[in-house]
Amino acid sequence: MFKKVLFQLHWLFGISAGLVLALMGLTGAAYSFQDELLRALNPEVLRVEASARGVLPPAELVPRLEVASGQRVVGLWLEPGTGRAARVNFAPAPGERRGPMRYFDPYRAELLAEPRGQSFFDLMLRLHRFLAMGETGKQVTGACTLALLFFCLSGLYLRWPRQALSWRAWLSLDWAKRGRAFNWDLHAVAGTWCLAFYLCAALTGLYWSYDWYRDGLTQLFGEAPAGQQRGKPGERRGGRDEAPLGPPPSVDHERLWRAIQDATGARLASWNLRLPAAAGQPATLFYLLDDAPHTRAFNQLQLDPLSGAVERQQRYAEQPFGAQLLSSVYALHVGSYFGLPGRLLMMLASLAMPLFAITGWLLYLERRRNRRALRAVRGALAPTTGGADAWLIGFASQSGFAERLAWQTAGQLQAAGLAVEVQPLARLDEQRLRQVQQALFVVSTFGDGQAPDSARGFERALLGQALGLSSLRYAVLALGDRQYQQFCGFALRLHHWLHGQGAHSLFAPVQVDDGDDAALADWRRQLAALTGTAAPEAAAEPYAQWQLQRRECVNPGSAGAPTFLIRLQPATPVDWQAGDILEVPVGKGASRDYSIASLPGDGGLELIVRQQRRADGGLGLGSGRLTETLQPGQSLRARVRRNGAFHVPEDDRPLILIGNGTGLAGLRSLLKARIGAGHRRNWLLFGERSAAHDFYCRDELQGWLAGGELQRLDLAFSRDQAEKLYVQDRLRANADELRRWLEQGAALYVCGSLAGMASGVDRVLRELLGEAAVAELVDQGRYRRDVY
Ligand SMILES: Cc1cc2nc3c(=O)[nH]c(=O)nc-3n(C[C@H](O)[C@H](O)[C@H](O)COP(=O)(O)O)c2cc1C
Repeated sequence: MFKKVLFQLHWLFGISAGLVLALMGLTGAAYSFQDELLRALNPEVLRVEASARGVLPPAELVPRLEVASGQRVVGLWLEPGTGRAARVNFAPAPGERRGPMRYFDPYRAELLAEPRGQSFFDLMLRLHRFLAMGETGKQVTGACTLALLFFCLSGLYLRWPRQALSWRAWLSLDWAKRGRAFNWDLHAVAGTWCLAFYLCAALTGLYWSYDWYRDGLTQLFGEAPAGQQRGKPGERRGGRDEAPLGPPPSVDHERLWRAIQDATGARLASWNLRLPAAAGQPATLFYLLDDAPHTRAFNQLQLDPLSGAVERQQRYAEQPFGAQLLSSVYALHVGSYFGLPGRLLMMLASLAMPLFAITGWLLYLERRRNRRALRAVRGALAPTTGGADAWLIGFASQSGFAERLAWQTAGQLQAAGLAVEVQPLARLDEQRLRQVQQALFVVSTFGDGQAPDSARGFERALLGQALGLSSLRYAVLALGDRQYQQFCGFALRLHHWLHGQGAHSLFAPVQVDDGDDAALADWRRQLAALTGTAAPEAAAEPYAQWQLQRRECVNPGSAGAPTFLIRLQPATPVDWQAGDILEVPVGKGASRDYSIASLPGDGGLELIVRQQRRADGGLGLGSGRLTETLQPGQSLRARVRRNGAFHVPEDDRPLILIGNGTGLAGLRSLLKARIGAGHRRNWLLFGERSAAHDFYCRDELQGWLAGGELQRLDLAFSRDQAEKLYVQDRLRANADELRRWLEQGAALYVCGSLAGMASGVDRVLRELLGEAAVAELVDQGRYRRDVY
């Protein structure tokens, strides 16, 4: 519950404050190298020529600058020996908080022109601090800074990985990921990279946003030894010491300067003299010696402006650590506390701020789409009252997809006249599970193979327990993404646990990779078979024109019907994967499916088609066109259909391919894909009538065998010997080899006729390996069939 609330707040604040923070990040980054950039843009203005006499003392600078400007000088900032222009601050006009700042040549006391780009950086700073909107803007940026603190901490908690000790789980970003998974990675992993910088920027930024915060820090760490500037060097600290309280004070610059030199020694690297705003106030000098630990480690000196008597001196190095930190708030905020690398990293982290706003928004929009679709699905459903014989549909969803599919599933069952009850797993307990007779579980996987947040309690409470659920029949729709190591991890754990409790699995878990339509269609088909209804059709690719390029008979002289290797060319490029299907419409909503026998890179889509004859002797509708009536150069309508369940495995596990007749088509494309990927552990068992006439693609297959791309080729030509011999017989004869390959993790792919071949192969597999082992192969996705 806590996590849920935290998550809601994270995105709620995120989609609002995130945008302001993106702006603050960009403007902060733009401002952070202002000095260097201005100097690069204005070398003629901001570089001054040193004179042998050194920089002029304040006693000369102040009157000459006042004459040149007609304004009263209240502050000087010099970096002697650097060749850089110095800065002078003039008294603010009545009612203003700050007076103007000008650059000047400290060797000649000449005011310099305003550098190019200065107004841009001023704008960046105003946007960064208060959105250039005065007090209201300051309240907004302050609140957003608090929000940043919240994002850091809540984000850390929300993304806490299961392997909390693995730096990879925390920090490694998988550039190969796509879509939502990549957005999430960018948001969470890159967010972790930036976390320390954002925490630092937020904790220091609040110092300027809220008095209570500043006062709290001051109490905690003792008074800051040197006043903090709000950003720009040389500016006065707002609020406290702005408008003069009386007549302009008199200053004896010569005495003051001598006293300063006495007190600081000759190693002054940079100094900022602030003259009293009113009579009776001290002059203050912030200064760095040439061994300063960072550019803001100021020492402070307060002196009587007339006599030069030192009233107070604070050396940075002598302060306790807390007070040093407090006086380094600005340096910490911009990263310069850690030198140039710190500044650069802080700038990069600030630049990255919009990334989190954008990826956060994308993730939010996807959730919203899911929620909307969910509402639409739920709205279309009759009330789900449940009841003793109702189907329980339990779901676990992180971002709403599984939940939506659960309700869609409920709709499909309801349409078939079944009673349903939809519940999140979080609401299911031991007692409820024992009561249920039939259940469907629609669950996704999150994190690194974890249950979605809402179902973690369910997993903790139940998955370790022995319940005895032998009266439960169930099926699992597993949603996941193969980009993650533990594909459908939670769904499979749930399935194995249910199986272990004696529950009866209605069919193997349907695993959906990134919303794969083919797998979802498979789920609907399985449900349709379960309920005895037709599966609702999923939206499919539109049909396109395919031109017949070549047709070649692969079984001349055969006793069987002529069979052809057919090459089609699409009018516009079409992509497919090995194992996919070409669907050819044959009129009145009917179509014929053909396993694709080639890869897109082969220069055309190939099929192996046997010419069919109807009982009346006429040509089969689909095969007749493909094998006879369609002439080379002519086109027909067709479309590729994904057949995700028959794609090659992602890894290089060994593959056992079993098929007969035109079933070689699907196996051939799989083999080509494997060979193309450099995987050579392939074993083909192929059956037909006679070697002399029906050995399709003979040269190609024998070439692969000779080249080692096919490690075994077992052929079963049924009519070449007295006794009929089929692929399943070859399989039985090679039982030991089969077991060896399976022990090495091999997957079985069967393509061809269901009646003659696939059922025989299935029988032999059960006979050789046992029911349980075959069921496990199915569960693990290692026994796949494309049969007709
Ligand atoms: C951060 C994150 C982690 C994920 N981790 C896994 C995982 O370990 N294994 C997996 O199969 N899928 C993983 N997925 C993919 C989701 O399971 C998949 O997108 C699913 O469709 C989400 O369904 P839901 O919206 O119901 O949560 C992850 C997705 C995200 C965004």
